[in-house]
Amino acid sequence: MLSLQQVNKIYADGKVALNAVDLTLQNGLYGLLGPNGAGKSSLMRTLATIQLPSSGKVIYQQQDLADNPLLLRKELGYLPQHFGVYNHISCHALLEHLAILKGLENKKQRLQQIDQLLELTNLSRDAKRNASDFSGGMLQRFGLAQALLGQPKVLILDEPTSGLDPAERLNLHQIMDDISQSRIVLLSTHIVDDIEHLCARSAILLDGEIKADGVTRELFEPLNGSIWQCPAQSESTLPAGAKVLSRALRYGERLLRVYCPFQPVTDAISVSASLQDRYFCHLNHIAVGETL
Ligand SMILES: Nc1ncnc2c1ncn2[C@@H]1O[C@H](COP(=O)(O)OP(=O)(O)OP(=O)(O)O)[C@@H](O)[C@H]1O
Repeated sequence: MLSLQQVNKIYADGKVALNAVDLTLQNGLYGLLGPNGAGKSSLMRTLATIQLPSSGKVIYQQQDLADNPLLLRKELGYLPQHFGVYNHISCHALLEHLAILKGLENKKQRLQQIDQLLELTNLSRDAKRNASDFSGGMLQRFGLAQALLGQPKVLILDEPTSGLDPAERLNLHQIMDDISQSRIVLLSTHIVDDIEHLCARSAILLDGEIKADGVTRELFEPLNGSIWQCPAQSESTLPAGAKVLSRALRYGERLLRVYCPFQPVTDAISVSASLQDRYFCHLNHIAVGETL
């Protein structure tokens, strides 16, 4: 079990990036959802012991990592949001170099593990190509492969799907699902779809604070019966109790997604609540269950 307890992170310029964060992670895929600047990378770097919290504790296997960061580091795989690869070195050679840095000393086992990871990430056929020539999707799969060297028990993946096309995103989803069975995997994203596809449990982070945390389905189920789809023209006639969560286009038609405990206008259609609705409630400062 890996947990953050009342963690604050205040940078040297006074920016409060994390505010009294409590979060507990167990085996399986856990999603961390938040907009740009919410504090996702700050939380992940703190969990990965790359930076110290300003106050509060990071606990792994009942031990405070401030006293013993190696306890986690030797069992950790980390995919940072931005990572670079050397020029003029093949994908295979680079993985081997990183494996040696990670302490995989036995050559036979090292090569065996690299072959398995190349297979898992669909990179076997490209192993001899320079990683610096890879497409964005291939680079992210390479990033996953390097994070998995040494068979870590904890994986921290900072926005692994950002910038990927839909096919590559689904490809990566499949791989992340495969690798999450017997380890803790924390995945950060601002893409609600990633969480809905992959994560049985998740948290919403906004302005450095955890706004919601738990079983993903249970985060949005309380909204069922209060989410409506309305034509955009009805916006000016919405009653005071209704709050617009989002304005979107669907096949060229302008639509509103509205939070309201009762039917707000006669042509409003009741729709099933989703994680995105819960996320938008927080972005619009609507307290879930609030009587408007
Ligand atoms: N080293 C730093 N010094 C000062 N401020 C920082 C530093 N790192 C991050 N911040 C600030 O802390 C806040 C949270 O940043 P962070 O990168 O953790 O958010 P994020 O959710 O990962 O954002 P994004 O999705 O855009 O990557 C931002 O306002 C950011 O500008």
